[in-house]
Amino acid sequence: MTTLLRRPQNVARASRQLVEAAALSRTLARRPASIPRPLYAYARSRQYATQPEKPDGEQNEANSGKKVDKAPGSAAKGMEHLYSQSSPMSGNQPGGKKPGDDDSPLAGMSKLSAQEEKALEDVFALVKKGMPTSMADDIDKALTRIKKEGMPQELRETIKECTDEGMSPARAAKLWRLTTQMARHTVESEIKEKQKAAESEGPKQQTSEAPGPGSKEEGGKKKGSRTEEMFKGVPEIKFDLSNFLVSAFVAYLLYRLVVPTENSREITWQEFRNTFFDKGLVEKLIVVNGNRVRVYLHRESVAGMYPDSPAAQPGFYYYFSIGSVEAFERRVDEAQNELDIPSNERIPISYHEEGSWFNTILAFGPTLLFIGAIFYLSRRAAGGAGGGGGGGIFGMGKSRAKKFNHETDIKVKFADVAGMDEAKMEIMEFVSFLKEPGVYQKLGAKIPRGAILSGPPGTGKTLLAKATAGESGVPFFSVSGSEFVEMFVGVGPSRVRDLFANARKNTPCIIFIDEIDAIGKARAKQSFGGGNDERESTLNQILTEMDGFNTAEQVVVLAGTNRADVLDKALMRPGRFDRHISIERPTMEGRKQIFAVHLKKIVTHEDLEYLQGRIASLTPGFSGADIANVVNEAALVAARDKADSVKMIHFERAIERVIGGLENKTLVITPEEKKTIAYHEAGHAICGWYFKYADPLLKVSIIPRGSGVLGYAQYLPAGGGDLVLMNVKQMMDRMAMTLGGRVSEELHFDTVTSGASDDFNKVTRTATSMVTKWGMSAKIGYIYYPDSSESQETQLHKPFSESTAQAIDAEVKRIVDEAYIQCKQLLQEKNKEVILVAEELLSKEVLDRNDLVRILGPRQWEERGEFAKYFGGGGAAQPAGPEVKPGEGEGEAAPQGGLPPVLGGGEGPAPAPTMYKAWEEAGRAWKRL
Ligand SMILES: Nc1ncnc2c1ncn2[C@@H]1O[C@H](COP(=O)(O)OP(=O)(O)OP(=O)(O)O)[C@@H](O)[C@H]1O
Repeated sequence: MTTLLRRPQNVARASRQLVEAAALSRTLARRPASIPRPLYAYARSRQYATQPEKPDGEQNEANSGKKVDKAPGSAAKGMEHLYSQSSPMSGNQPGGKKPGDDDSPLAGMSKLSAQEEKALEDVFALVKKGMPTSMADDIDKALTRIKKEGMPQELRETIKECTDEGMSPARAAKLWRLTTQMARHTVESEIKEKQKAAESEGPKQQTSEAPGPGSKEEGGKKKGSRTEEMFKGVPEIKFDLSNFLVSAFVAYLLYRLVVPTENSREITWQEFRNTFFDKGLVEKLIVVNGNRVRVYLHRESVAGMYPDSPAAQPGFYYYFSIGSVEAFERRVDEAQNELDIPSNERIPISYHEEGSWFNTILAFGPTLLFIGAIFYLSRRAAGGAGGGGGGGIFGMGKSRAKKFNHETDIKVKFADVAGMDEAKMEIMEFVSFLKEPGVYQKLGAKIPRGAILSGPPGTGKTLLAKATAGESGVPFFSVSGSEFVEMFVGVGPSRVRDLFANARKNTPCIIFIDEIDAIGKARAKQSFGGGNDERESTLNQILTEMDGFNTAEQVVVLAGTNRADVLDKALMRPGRFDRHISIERPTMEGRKQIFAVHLKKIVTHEDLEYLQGRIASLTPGFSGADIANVVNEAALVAARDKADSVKMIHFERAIERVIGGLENKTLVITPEEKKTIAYHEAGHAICGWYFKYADPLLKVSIIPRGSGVLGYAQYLPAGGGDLVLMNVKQMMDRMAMTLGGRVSEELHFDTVTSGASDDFNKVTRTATSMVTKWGMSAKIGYIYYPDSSESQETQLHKPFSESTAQAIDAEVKRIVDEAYIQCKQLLQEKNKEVILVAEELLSKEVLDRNDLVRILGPRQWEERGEFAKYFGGGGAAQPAGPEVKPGEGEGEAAPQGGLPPVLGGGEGPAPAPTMYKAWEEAGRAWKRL
């Protein structure tokens, strides 16, 4: 014992075993008495021995302490009880005497001497230190029992060996094994006693509690009716095997995820040795792949000793890694020699070669994946072909058109499409054809196959197409031209085929192809490198499909585009898209109507008639989409102001925001820059105020907005309405007004800035158009020279000679110079007014028309049309009329040589309508610095 005490490691280990044994005793005590666990434990322990049981006599001999352990078939010293059914502490003693019968020691046991008792007490006292009292009690009980029943011969011998020869690891292990066993047996016998007592009391209770047959039946009936009641109203559950299997699999996966079961755990050699091997718990060892050893334990023995251990679960095993099989075998041999295990009872070791499942799956994975992919693709391809759509691999060839059901999805009616009355009239015909085909067919009329709706973005082409579907009450297939184009060859035509096949199945119906220019562009005469082949074959397919329609088939194809000019001629020929409906930006009246449609959706208490007129005149050039955006933006502005309805001011702010962008509050502008901006904008404002044909000014601001807009002046088109034609005087006044910013800078500062480049761009484009397109230069004459954007030929070759180019340049410069002189004269003359407006702008940042009337007095020229109606005339009484004589009006520079004397204003040949469009491009109502 003293040796043991001097070895702290051993003591710690021994005490742990004792603690575990003591803890076990408590756990066992809590178990139901009906499970005689130790009995099982011994039964399993028997399997450890590879030898048949010995007769009692021999057993006794072994237990008597004689040195017979080396004989084959006999148990190793100290391990006898593990290899035989009899345990030193079990009640199954050869003597047949039960423990506790009297004070005399049991067979194989002998009373302790005083010295031995002292030694044992020392060990037990040492173990009890630091233990909870309850556990310490169990240890005490074991000691008392040992004192009472005696000590097994084996234990005595071991203690003697320890005192005589000193402590060795094998002896220490044997010693604590024996002591823990004793502790365990003490508890076991207690359990047995309690079990017996419970059994003798049990039957009595059962008889008193058992109900009679009658009562049982009644109970059964009651139970039955209650169950029926419980299940009343519960829907009948149908058993579906496939569902059940899938659910079971998913449930199992979830279960494994939440409660991961562990069926193995790694341990070290030391743990293996101390915890299992030395205690005789090892059943067999399996060396797997020469590098890992699986340790299989006697499950019941483990359950008895470590009930909470996972090793007590069926199928559980420990494992440890080994460097080499030879070294492992040597260590096991040494360990077994130390424990004196005879060679024929040694732990069986077997050898297995195993391939891991994971490796197997990994090896076959790619092949399986490949086979699976081929199988899947062939199924898909077969499915596509079977479906008649020819979807092909991944359903690529399937059309992406969205089908809208006229009953549920399309709520748009012609009433929701404001303005564009002519377009609506045109398209009505399609509606009546779809609704009443008989009317046309009986007269032998062929209905147009389709119509192309062309116009700038947001003008309501899609809306009109939807309204057509909504009115005619037929399904509507909507697809974008770009959705036909894929990187794979053949997908486009295949999608076209699929779309038309679907449409034919759903006749009568409408197909709407938005942005048809994505596929319908004119086919190149000579294709460089064949890059457009796919697009062209898609177009060809559309042409074929549209041709292929039976005249009686009620499929109408509508297409939308912003670029009708680039479409292939074959698309536009009769029999295909035979109607061409052009939808332009709405006019003043159209804008009013569109505002009326969208104003219905928001809350406003303004006079609607006045509101619509005013905001419509504030938004020249706006498309339907812009108008919808303004109305929505106004509601957002009002919400931000926490207003209870949307007011005029909110609409004005919304319009400013849509046109100019967000106010840029973070942009840092120096006072000098601000002054320059103010004088620049004041220059524009003064020109707009004093030139007769310039656009009347509405607002001027020097608050930076959006990206790069430092200030702006807002005008409305002169005449108040929608400009259709412009004459030379209007153009000259506009150009002079556009140059007003730079001229004002020149007049009031030492130097000029880069801010006027956008003004120069507009002026130059207008002047160039006057010379090359509108026949407004006497030198160049009435000739039209297309620019490079108009035709491909002019991209490579100029349509005029070098000398004509020089003449054009000179004429453009002359016209711009004239506008400059006109502007400079006015601003020099109105220098005082420029300063007044600029200073007011610097202090207020924004000036509106009323401010200008206050500073400059009423405008000399009468405002006409919508402007006068909604913004107040503010002008001197001046007879209104389209006819304007050259040289009229203050501030107007007399046309100098080269300009035709009279153009526009009702006299002379009217410039082509393209003029207005070009002007819209060149001179928007918004001037940017
Ligand atoms: N005439 C109109 N009446 C009422 N709302 C309109 C009108 N025109 C356009 N809008 C509004 O503008 C929105 C956009 O219109 P739509 O999508 O029809 O334009 P689009 O001409 O097809 O444009 P894109 O050429 O860019 O495809 C519509 O949803 C609608 O709110």
